Amino acid sequence: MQEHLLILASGSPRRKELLGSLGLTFDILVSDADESFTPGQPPVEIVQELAYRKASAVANTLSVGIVLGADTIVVCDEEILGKPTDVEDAKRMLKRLSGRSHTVYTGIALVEAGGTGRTLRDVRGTEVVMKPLTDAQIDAYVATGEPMDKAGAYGIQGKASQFITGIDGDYFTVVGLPVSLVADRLTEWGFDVLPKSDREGR
Ligand SMILES: Cc1cn([C@H]2C[C@H](O)[C@@H](COP(=O)(O)OP(=O)(O)OP(=O)(O)O)O2)c(=O)[nH]c1=O
Repeated sequence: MQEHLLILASGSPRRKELLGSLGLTFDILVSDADESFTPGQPPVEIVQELAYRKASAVANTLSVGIVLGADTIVVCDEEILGKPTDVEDAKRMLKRLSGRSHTVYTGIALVEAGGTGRTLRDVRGTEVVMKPLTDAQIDAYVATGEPMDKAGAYGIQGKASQFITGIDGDYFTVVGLPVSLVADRLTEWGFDVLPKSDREGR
């Protein structure tokens, strides 16, 4: 039986699925944390800070449990692209990403509930190359609605997969949760991320 209660502080269906791949039992509580950040703050700090805010906002409502938060942003030529505000913003972001490489950063945070003060933050970055897109391709892609809840206005795992010509780093970081990093950190915090039968080679 899993010793610790794990809570995913995220409304993202991708994060739910990716965390689920570790075989752990967890609950989901969506945080209402403020996602604003200071202009000029380094991207690696922003994603860790936002992940921490999401996790701690949920942890503050609980007396026990370990809360995992995550945040993803796209950085292209030092411009930070979060989720598009509307269709025009999505088109602008895709024009920006067209025909070049950018970096996707996902920060993670673990916060123990109950006021123990135990916290952890970490981050991973992955470089992605997108082929040159025509205005017609951008319009058609945005019309699918897929970009609207995704940082940088695209989903590598979805219809935007046909636009991706290169990736350097962890694919899961792009989708929103660096699974191997989360697995390492949860192991350090006492979780069994592999079922016992797997570990014993049965
Ligand atoms: C670049 C990229 C991002 N994304 C997603 C991952 C994140 O869910 C989202 C970035 O927004 P986030 O603010 O990181 O997360 P969220 O609002 O979806 O969920 P929550 O804050 O409740 O945890 O973009 C993809 O699904 N595919 C991609 O290729």
